[in-house]
Amino acid sequence: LRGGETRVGVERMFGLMDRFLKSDPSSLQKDILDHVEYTVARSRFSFDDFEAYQALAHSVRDRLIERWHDTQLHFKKKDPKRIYFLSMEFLMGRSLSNSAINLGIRDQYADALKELGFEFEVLAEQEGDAALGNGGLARLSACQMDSLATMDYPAWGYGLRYQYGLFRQVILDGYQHEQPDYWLNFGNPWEIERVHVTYPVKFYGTVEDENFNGGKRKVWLPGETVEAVAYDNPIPGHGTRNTITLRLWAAKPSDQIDMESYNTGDYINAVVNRQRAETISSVLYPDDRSYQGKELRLKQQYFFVSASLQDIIRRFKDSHSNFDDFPEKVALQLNDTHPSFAIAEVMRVLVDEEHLDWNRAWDIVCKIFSFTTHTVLPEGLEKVPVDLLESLLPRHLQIIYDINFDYIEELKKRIGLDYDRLSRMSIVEDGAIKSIRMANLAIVCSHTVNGVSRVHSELLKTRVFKDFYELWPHKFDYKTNGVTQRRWIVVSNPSLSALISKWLGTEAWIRDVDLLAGLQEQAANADLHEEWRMVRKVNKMRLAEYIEAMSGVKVSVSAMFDVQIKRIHEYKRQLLNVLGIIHRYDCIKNMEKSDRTKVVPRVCIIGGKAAPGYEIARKIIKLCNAVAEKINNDPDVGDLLKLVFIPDYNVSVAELVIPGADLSQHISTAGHEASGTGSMKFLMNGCLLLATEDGSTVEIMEEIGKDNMFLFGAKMHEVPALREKGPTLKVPLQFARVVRYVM
Ligand SMILES: Nc1ccc(-c2nnc([C@@H]3O[C@H](CO)[C@@H](O)[C@H](O)[C@H]3O)[nH]2)cc1
Repeated sequence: LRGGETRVGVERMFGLMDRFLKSDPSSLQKDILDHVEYTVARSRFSFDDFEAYQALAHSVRDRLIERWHDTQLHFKKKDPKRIYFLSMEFLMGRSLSNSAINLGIRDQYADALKELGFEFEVLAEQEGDAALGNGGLARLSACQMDSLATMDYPAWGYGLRYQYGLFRQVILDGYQHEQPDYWLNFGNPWEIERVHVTYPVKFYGTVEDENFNGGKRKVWLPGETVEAVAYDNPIPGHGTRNTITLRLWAAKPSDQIDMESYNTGDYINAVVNRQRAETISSVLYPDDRSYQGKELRLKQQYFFVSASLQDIIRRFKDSHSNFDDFPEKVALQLNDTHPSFAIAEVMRVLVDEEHLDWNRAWDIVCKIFSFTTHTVLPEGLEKVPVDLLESLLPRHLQIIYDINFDYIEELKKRIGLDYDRLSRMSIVEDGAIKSIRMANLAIVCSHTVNGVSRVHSELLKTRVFKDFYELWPHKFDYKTNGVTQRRWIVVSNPSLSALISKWLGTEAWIRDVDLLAGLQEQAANADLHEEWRMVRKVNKMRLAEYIEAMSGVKVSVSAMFDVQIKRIHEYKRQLLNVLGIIHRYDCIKNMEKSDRTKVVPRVCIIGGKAAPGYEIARKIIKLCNAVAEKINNDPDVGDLLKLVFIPDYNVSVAELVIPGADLSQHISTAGHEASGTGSMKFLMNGCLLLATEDGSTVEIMEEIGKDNMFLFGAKMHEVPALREKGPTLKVPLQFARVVRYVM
């Protein structure tokens, strides 16, 4: 059931408030100044930009809270089927502009601030990024929350409130250095701590048999309890009052005092043990490929799953006396395998705590779970060592074994005693390290499995999950990644946003991105071209200023800005881009001066973080910076070619770079990018794409036409043979010389 009535149901109640605030800037000013005085506790006659930002943020948050309560009240009454999006990572970025725009009151606040002597955009830059994620998977989660809210879904997001998000990247002498992300040091006005929404999460311990109803049942005697505390982030939709919740869990020591330590006078140990609890939600794992089979990572996964499910089941039980309607009221979306313990946890709660019989619990589980996979390579699939699980979650391991036993028995009936295939499809992997295949668990227990592009979906069916597809073809589908135009045009490129609304004659595209196609009717309009060029120039000037501020390199805005910003990976081929830049440099150096007038001046911009343990990726960053040093200081080349490595790439840096890009590179080795979302952000900002036919680029190519993008490189089916043949390309001497120099 959609929340469409949200708009109608409460408009009357709070329409008055909105109208009052919108119509009367002085009321906003008063609201802001009250927050300066009573929230920020500064003199309303003397406060700086950051204090003004804090006051503004709290004022906007008040508006959010009004709608948020309406929404929760509305859905409590309607009791619709709720979609719960479980993700270990949310890359939210800044909230101020996004919230004010989605609330429809950004301009009113800007006017109110102007009279107080402040610029909205200046205050917006006072906010630090919420970087609780690594890259595409995490930013997809954030975009999905914006879209779920805007499309009036009764949805919830559940995740972890890491004390430290993705590390800050500092470049020293061309090398990446990581610093902790102290994102909470100056407070976070966008979250509400729910001190009364807490749940105990248990670990370790043993499982005993207990007599029950004339039979036996398993009882888990946990060894350690940690408290999960909810921090709620209101997520406003655009053009609707629907405001949903991103609930992030923080780990706190449980109230159970470690009496043993106190009794032995070991007070320090008691305190230290309490701090051990907080470690669970302290830091985001900075790897966006390798699965960290570390105990702490597993504790993080189970911690957020257990707290989320206790919350979800509590909410369900508030209005339902039994679990008959559970599948009709609850949908759980697994964002990759990271939340897959939810499957065993639901079984444990239903069987061990709610005393449903196994088959009934199993039937419920298979109806409520859906699984999104973001992985293209079998070796990238998450496996959990059994010995680790046996220690940390002994009861869950038993449940997974039981699930696997029933599943394999059923499978034998379907495919016979094909032991190779049975072994491949088992949830339990026997071998040097006995492990649980989390993707197999997710597929067996989910009623839908989706890839994140059509190409990715084909890889899943023919390679990654071939055995499962042949068994359950009906489960497999794909939902090609999308990005929200609220963030990636309206927030990040306001001048383009205004131009689109003017030439489309409506702002409806902000809720319905397909309406952008209407611009095609004006494609030949010279006036539109002129305005478009002006918008691009303004954005390039803003980017050029940032580049100079961050790197000291002066770049000409009349040069072509050629951008590659994404996590550093061998498969994303930043190295190929750099080698191309070296070649371009070499050609310029060796050409006649008279020929140089034909060279299109180009500023190459590369940005992205390398996982701390990914040595090659770190070297690629060093290479970028070394080549930049060489090129940018060669007067012979001048403005014909520049290379800039932008440090500490994050959502806010992307919001600045993307609108100023003329060309962007998405050149992954075909068959390696499950989808890719950067291309879409650049494209909707009018940037040309240089791309290989990989991931979502294939669908983009079909949508905009091959002639409107620069395609190159081996196709997916050609890559294995090329790999087999090995490097036939003789690296020209000048490459070796320069590369050796710069490394
Ligand atoms: N810890 C961890 C963290 C992250 C991942 C991970 N796996 N895939 C992805 C990216 O998801 C994006 C959103 O679907 C895709 O566009 C992109 O092609 C893909 O590479 N992220 C894996 C492990």
